[in-house]
Amino acid sequence: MYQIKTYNVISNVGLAVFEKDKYEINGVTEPDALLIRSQNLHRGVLPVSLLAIGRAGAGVNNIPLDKASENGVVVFNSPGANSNAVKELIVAVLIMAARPIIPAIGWVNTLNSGEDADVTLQAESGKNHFRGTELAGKTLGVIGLGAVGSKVADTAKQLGMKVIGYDPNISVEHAWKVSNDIPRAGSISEVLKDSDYVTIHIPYTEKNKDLISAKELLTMKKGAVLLNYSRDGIVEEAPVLSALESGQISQYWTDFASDELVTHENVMVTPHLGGTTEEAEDNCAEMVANTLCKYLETGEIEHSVNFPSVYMPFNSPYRLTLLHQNVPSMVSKIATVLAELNINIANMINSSKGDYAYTMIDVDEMDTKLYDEFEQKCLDIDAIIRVRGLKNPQID
Ligand SMILES: NC(=O)c1ccc[n+]([C@@H]2O[C@H](COP(=O)([O-])OP(=O)(O)OC[C@H]3O[C@@H](n4cnc5c(N)ncnc54)[C@H](O)[C@@H]3O)[C@@H](O)[C@H]2O)c1
Ligand SMILES: O=C(O)[C@H](O)COP(=O)(O)O
Repeated sequence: MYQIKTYNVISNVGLAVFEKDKYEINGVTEPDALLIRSQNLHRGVLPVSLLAIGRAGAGVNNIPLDKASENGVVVFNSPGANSNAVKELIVAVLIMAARPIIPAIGWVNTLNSGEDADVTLQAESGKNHFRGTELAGKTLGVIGLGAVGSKVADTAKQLGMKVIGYDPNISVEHAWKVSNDIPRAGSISEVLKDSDYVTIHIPYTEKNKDLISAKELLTMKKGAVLLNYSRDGIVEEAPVLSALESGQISQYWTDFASDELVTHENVMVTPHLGGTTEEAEDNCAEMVANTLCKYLETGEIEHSVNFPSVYMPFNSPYRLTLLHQNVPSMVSKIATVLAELNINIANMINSSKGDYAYTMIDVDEMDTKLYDEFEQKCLDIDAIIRVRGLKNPQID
């Protein structure tokens, strides 16, 4: 039985992917895989037994990726699976930023509804205090045109907004999705200077830390509205609060609470709600549970953030998989071990991603003693991190 340990609230649709005769969820044995959402794994140690981590969601800054890679732990996320949920929340936020809906409802709730009070008349007479503006014709700057940003950009265009996007590393997949009549800026400042609203949809990385800080805020159009539904840490809080005080920006909407932000009248904080819809939770958990099962059972890798995607039909009775550093001569070193042990290769694939690589070899003959020898000889090679042997469940 494979052992899966979950953290956070994982949708039942995702958990149902794990067949009961093959998987135990949250048992007492050390886990083969973790299935998590925003659980901070930087704090603990990764169990020695761990083969994989599935992040039901997009952001992986809660996972120690370097440590995982060094230990041969493959990390998966669920790209795009919650992007529609975030897009819809951004549309709601843009409308709420333009129209004072929340304070207006709050005010109506305070109206006196005693016997002689005419609440209808009071409400009508006060509405002018809650005049808003329209989004149509205003400019939205979108920083990051990935799964979320590309959807936000297109929807804002449909709402009649002028949209300008910035993403120097946009993927081919998302470039196709962004309408041709959305201009692409050459720099962040180009987006900031003309936008009435700016929304950020990028991952938290060392490079993106404090991406929006005092200098960038000064570049923004006076009185603009800033949205951060990506991650805390991408927008530096203290300069945002100063920019709100000076009127340089008029509102800051974010999904990430902090002591400083929650008490400010022009900061609106939602409790990390971007991906919290029934549909998104189901989509994310189902996608990542499927990729975890595929990796554990067949060795194939899809949607990993630290190892390459590798697919090879599993037609032989046995499969050997090797996670290793992306350095020269690995394939020939592995082939030498196979030759020394007189193991014939039925099929083989090797692929790399950044500093790491993956080799899968299908073989027709294998037994426990031979596998143990193969594993030991391979682990004696410096750059090899992890070796697994899999039996094809379709072949007796
Ligand atoms: N609030 C939420 O609940 C919620 C939900 C989903 C995603 N997120 C956050 O939003 C981020 C984006 O999600 P996604 O699904 O669109 O991811 P994605 O990987 O599909 O897209 C991210 C895009 O950002 C671009 N990018 C990276 N750095 C950039 C920079 N400095 N300037 C401009 N573009 C840059 C990349 O090239 C990529 O195209 C996630 O990493 C996560 O942190 C938050
Ligand atoms: O990166 C993500 O997918 C979002 O921030 C959602 O995080 P959550 O799964 O903890 O809600």
